[in-house]
Amino acid sequence: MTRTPVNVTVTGAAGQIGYALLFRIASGHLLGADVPVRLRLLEIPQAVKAAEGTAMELDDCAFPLLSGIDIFDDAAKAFEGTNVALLVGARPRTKGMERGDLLEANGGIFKPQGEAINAGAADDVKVLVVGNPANTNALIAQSHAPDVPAERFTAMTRLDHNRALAQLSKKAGVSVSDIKKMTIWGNHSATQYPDIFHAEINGKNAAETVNDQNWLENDFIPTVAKRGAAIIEARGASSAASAASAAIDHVHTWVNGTAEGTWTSMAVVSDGSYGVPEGLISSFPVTTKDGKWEIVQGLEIDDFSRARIDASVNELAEERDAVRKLGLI
Ligand SMILES: NC(=O)C1=CN([C@@H]2O[C@H](COP(=O)(O)OP(=O)(O)OC[C@H]3O[C@@H](n4cnc5c(N)ncnc54)[C@H](O)[C@@H]3O)[C@@H](O)[C@H]2O)C=CC1
Ligand SMILES: O=C([O-])CC(=O)C(=O)O
Repeated sequence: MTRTPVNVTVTGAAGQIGYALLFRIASGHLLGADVPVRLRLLEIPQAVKAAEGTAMELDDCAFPLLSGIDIFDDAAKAFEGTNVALLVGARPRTKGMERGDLLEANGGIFKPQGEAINAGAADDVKVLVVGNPANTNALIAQSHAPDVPAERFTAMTRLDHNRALAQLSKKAGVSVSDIKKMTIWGNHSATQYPDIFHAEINGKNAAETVNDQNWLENDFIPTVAKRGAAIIEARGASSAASAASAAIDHVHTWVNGTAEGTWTSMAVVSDGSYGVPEGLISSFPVTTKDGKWEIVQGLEIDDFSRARIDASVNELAEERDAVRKLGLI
């Protein structure tokens, strides 16, 4: 193997998403079957031992593409030279915690991580924030990395995108690969808007093909938007393998490009497209090529979609105002 390994930093490596994610990164699913990787795991001191256990298991898989694993409890070291940073570790909401407390606790994680990325990451670094509230955590990290282009900070709505594909494929009785141009707009939260008005099923408009407004409003949209809570209710723990799989998809698509004639959903920094205030990290339809993303332009947005996009974007603006008030951005 002659290629230089790509440095991939994963935070929250000992958590449940970390456990589902690391083995797929090491086996070549993140970047490609010919790209060697070097893992840099970041955990809090109390969880370093568990991360060491996972690293032992990674060794035991004898993955040909895995050229090394380093474990850190210091963000500055974990992000040194990193090319791909997966920010998974976050402070979960616990009983009695207000939204402001949650944002503040996460600010304490994502501010220093943004600073560490700014100080030490490789010039081509790409960042995916998975830890919730993902869009606003990404905004916090990005605002503390002034030397890194803002477009390198993204947040994950690919799980929502994949959930929408799965629900639509069941309704229409088609395979997920028959569906193109699905879009998630806004925040990774219950206000998100999964939009099938521009989606296509075997080349035909998806909303017209399904032709069921009651299903769209009262089944599809709430099922996708509240799927995270439904998984917690059923499993007793939040989505882990599906979240890890979506993180793999997000980075793989960003690096390797979207297929001709379709797009994906990523939460990226807004340039004002579709009336989303500049600077918010909001989910859009995007195409990717040569490691860069672009927001799909020119889609017609009717009143039904406009109201739903605005509601989710307003929530993002409120989160931004709250973290600004706390001095986190
Ligand atoms: N964007 C999305 O679609 C999804 C996001 N999530 C979010 O992903 C996050 C992780 O989920 P799980 O792995 O299930 O949680 P988990 O609680 O199993 O693991 C989180 C890990 O992060 C670590 N951690 C905490 N603070 C850290 C820090 N400052 N630096 C490094 N590591 C730190 C913890 O020690 C723990 O091992 C949660 O915030 C969850 O809500 C989960 C599913 C989907
Ligand atoms: O709600 C959670 O903590 C997990 C999550 O983001 C999801 O499954 O979409």
